[in-house]
Amino acid sequence: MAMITLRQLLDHAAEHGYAVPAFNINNMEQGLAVMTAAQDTDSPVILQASRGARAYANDLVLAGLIGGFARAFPDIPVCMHLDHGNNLATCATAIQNGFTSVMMDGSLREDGATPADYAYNSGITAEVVRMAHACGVSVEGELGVLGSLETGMGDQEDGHGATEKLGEDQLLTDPAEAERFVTDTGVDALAVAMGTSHGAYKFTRQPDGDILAMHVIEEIHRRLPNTHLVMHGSSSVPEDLQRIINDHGGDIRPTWGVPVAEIQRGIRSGVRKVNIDTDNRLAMTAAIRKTLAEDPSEFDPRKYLKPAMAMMTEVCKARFEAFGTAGHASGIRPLPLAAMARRY
Ligand SMILES: O=C(CO)COP(=O)(O)O
Ligand SMILES: O=C[C@H](O)COP(=O)(O)O
Ligand SMILES: [Zn+2]
Ligand SMILES: [Zn+2]
Repeated sequence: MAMITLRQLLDHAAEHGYAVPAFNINNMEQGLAVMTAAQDTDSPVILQASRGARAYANDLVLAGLIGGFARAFPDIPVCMHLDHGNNLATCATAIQNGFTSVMMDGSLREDGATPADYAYNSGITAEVVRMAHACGVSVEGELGVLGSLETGMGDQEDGHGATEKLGEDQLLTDPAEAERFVTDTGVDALAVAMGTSHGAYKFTRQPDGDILAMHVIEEIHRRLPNTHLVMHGSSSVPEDLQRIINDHGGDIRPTWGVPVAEIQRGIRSGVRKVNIDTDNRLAMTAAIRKTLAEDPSEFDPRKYLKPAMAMMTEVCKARFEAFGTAGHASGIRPLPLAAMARRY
């Protein structure tokens, strides 16, 4: 068993100058694809489940899967993280089900759609930090609202995100406020907003500094050199995957994601956790479409899920290599939650 907390993992990443991709999973195949990539590259992993994933897979089944991964891959430290928790109960039940890390996303109100004010966000996040740290579990908070600097709109693609038009003051995390937020809440990692959004449709062109504001991260890192920063909406939306999907009956409109080089720039400025879901969704869909198109008589799910896992594993391996995660699993000795509870 090698479950690890987010805090211990990101402390290690900071010490050695790398970042850890946090991959969303909803089922066994996505989990196995990540674990295989981690094994092949000697990388520690962050598996994260959204509220939607927990409802889809069933909390108990998910907990069983994670336990299975940890036993089947005993050399890989696994951090099990709640993505975008919306209230205290969501975070508490994740902890009950064996998560070693939770995100309390107080940038939005409990409905996951209405932008919240500073007092609400810092209040609820501090409350979750007190509860989670007592259990040894780590906490990620978020300041600033994810959304597009091109349109001012939050992302609703996955049913979570601001629904009203946002101003630049909301779409870009204020570095001075970030400093205050970390002091007020005691979070272990801070997600910041700088123009990324969830899903495949992030940018209508190759992003430059006007629509992907990496300088905001650099300024926050200058003020908070010891805080682990998190980039959400960080899929790169690879053109080759878009093409495979579209060549086999799919319909992905022209779109751009976050270039890996921009993420690497972030990693030089304190980014330690990089959230990726869409790229893996695209990889699995591309492989499934291609397999079924090439042999329409096929109906054994294993025949298309195996190539789907393989294509997802390739994406994960590429990110482990690009973010410098590769080679670090064997250098980490995960601490038990009780030891972490004393350390926060
Ligand atoms: O931020 C994410 C999950 O919290 C996922 O982002 P993508 O949609 O860019 O993969
Ligand atoms: O929140 C972002 C992730 O892409 C998870 O999406 P989801 O809520 O559809 O599971
Ligand atoms: Zn989301
Ligand atoms: Zn996110």
